[in-house]
Amino acid sequence: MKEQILYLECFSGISGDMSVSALLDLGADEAVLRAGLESLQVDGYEIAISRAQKCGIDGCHFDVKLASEQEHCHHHHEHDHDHHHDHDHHHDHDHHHDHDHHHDHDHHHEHDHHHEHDHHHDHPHVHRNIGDIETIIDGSALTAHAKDLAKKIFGYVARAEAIAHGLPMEEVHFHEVGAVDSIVDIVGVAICIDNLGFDKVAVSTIYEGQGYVRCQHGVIPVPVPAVVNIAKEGNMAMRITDNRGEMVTPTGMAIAAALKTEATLPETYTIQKIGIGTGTKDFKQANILRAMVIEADATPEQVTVLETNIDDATGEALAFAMEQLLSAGAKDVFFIPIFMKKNRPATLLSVICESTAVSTMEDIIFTHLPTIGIRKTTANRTVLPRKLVTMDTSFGAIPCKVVTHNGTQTAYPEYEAVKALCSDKKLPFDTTFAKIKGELV
Ligand SMILES: O=C([S-])c1cc(C(=O)S)c[n+]([C@@H]2O[C@H](COP(=O)(O)O)[C@@H](O)[C@H]2O)c1
Ligand code: NI
Repeated sequence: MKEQILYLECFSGISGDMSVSALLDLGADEAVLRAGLESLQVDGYEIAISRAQKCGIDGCHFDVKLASEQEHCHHHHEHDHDHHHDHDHHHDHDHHHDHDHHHDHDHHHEHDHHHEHDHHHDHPHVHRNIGDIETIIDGSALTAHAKDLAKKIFGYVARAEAIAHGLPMEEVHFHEVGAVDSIVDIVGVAICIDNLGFDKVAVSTIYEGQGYVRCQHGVIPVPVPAVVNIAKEGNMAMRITDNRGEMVTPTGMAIAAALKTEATLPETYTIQKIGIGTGTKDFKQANILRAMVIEADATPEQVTVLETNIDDATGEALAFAMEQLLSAGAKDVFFIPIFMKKNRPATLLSVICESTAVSTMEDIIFTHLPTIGIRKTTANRTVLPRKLVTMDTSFGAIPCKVVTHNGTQTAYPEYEAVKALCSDKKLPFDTTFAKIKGELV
């Protein structure tokens, strides 16, 4: 099977809930998601999975409904102190944890809440640091891959918050990001990604709005500090639009940075599946995250070509050098007879290799041949997707190379397999090769 690449198209930003929604729409197993989340043994929330529309576009919507939001009026505090350190609130509740305390937050970053400066502490709110969160994840029934991924995403958030607030990472006590909805979103993404099983992940340029957003510390610029810190660490391409407000949340940017494995999209690809996750905001563009499963078509890639003209090597030395170059990983090695300066018959040696193999190849050439200089060029090449499969033929099982171009597959028997067959059974090579190839069509 061809490599499955997840492509996250973030043209309306990215957030935690949009990400889970898009992956569910792509076919992630809801039962696996629910079971994985339950195994975290974090309570106080319910999941609602529904369909929603943004600018008329239908998508999945994954929502974490907090019990606290249902039970209490949702006051919003704007703290006038650094509450990473300074928890001088009134505590009129049972502590769940040694640094638990009461207060409530605006987890959903709307800007039209009441802002109160005297703390009412409507409900308990657990402040967790990165260690607490890792303990929760490690104690769950998630697969090792899903656990690692969830911790990787949280790591991005923790480092970004630590830089933003000038604190050591362990001292970052997650408020908004440590709240239950963020744990559910981040772990939810990890479970869905693990469930869908991609080979690679490509992320588009991430579109962001501008202006300001209110968090519990005060009013901060968009992109918010945690978002730009993650974008810097993850080398994420961003583009600022004229939309007012936050299109990219720290959770969303951390998901994109942690998942991304590819710097670029394949130049040409076919789309296997599309998943649309809706956000909760309204911009002039549909507030959706589109996730696609794509397969690469022909892959343009770069190789290095090493060349040298040799007029004083023996045939044996040239042959030996070719063997050494091929066994060290050259993609191809070939000789062209040439006439050099002073009318000397000579040999042009060409070696095609990965850029990472250049010094090994040069070393082989300089060691085994009398040449004193090598030309190097970088060449673009287009390679059709191919895979090696063993196919049943009337001559038995034969390893074959299957190449795809414009959706059409062509199979070629492997030379070494046909050579061994013909030597063993005393068969004519040319007709046997053609017969096997004919059977593969
Ligand atoms: O609470 C804190 S410390 C906080 C810091 C920052 C920084 O960028 S620093 C941003 N925010 C805002 O919180 C909400 C929630 O984000 P999620 O990623 O959890 O969805 C969002 O508006 C952030 O900009 C909070
Ligand atoms: Ni607080």
